[in-house]
Amino acid sequence: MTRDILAFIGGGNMARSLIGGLVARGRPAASIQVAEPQAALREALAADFGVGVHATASEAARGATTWVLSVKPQVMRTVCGELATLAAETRPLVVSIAAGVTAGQIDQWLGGDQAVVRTMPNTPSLLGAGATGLYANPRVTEAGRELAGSLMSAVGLAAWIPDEAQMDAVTAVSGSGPAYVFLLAEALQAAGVAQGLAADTARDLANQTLLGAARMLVETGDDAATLRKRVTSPGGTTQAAIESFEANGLRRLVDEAVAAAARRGRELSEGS
Ligand SMILES: NC(=O)C1=CN([C@@H]2O[C@H](COP(=O)(O)OP(=O)(O)OC[C@H]3O[C@@H](n4cnc5c(N)ncnc54)[C@H](OP(=O)(O)O)[C@@H]3O)[C@@H](O)[C@H]2O)C=CC1
Ligand SMILES: O=C(O)[C@@H]1CCC=N1
Repeated sequence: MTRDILAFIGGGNMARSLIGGLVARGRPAASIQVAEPQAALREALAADFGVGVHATASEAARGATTWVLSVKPQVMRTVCGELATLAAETRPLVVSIAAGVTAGQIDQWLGGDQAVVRTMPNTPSLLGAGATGLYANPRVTEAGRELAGSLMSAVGLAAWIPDEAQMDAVTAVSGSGPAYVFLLAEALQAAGVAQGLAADTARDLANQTLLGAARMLVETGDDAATLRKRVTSPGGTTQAAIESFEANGLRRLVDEAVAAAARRGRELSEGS
């Protein structure tokens, strides 16, 4: 087995974000192999990042010490079945990024006694601004934890989650979370246009506002409520908007949306 070869099984949206983030931060492209059945996606990964690409999982996994299982939850069982013989022979560190699928299910589908790290990254990993939760099963050694942790911390924040049951909450907050922010961006842009701004002006102002606010959240050390209050002049424009958000149940909407995502994560595990 060649040391330090990383195999991505599935070369879709999330794998692309991780691969792009890793290569941009100095991981040699030659140390990454990807299995992706769609020729167009496969060729784009090779062209954009210089990684090795294969049509089948076993071709990419052969010779790799770490496997990143990055297929949809619904096909994970089949893909693990294809890899079980190789897993028994080579005992790789198995890193799953799938929503809902448990470390125990992956271990079982790969034939048992496998070191499995269940993770939940997000697409800002592409820019080194990802947020990943990680849970390790008892077969993962300290070296395995370090390896998985360093893989994810190379592309952003990595947080170990002690109780696997909390991984559905991680998925619902940070795995899916970028989509909530993009939805807010869409709504803010549309609202700016409705108030008479040109579309590109509304887009630029909304996007830069989200960037600036996000940077304040992580760089000032002040909490979100404090930062919000500093924008909200008594009797001013922000107060009018915040009161409208509160009266229309924004907090309840967010709570229900995150609960729906967590519930879907649990269903994905039960349906596998
Ligand atoms: N997108 C996101 O923001 C995040 C996704 N995830 C998780 O990442 C995983 C992938 O999601 P995402 O990237 O969005 O999905 P995609 O559908 O974009 O990517 C999955 C890819 O795997 C391919 N594939 C299917 N079967 C195999 C196989 N046997 N061997 C190799 N590749 C195969 C699919 O091809 P085909 O389409 O032809 O089936 C597809 O191109 C999911 O489990 C998801 O829960 C986790 C965090 C965030
Ligand atoms: O939507 C999904 O199921 C995946 C998991 C988290 C983000 N995307």
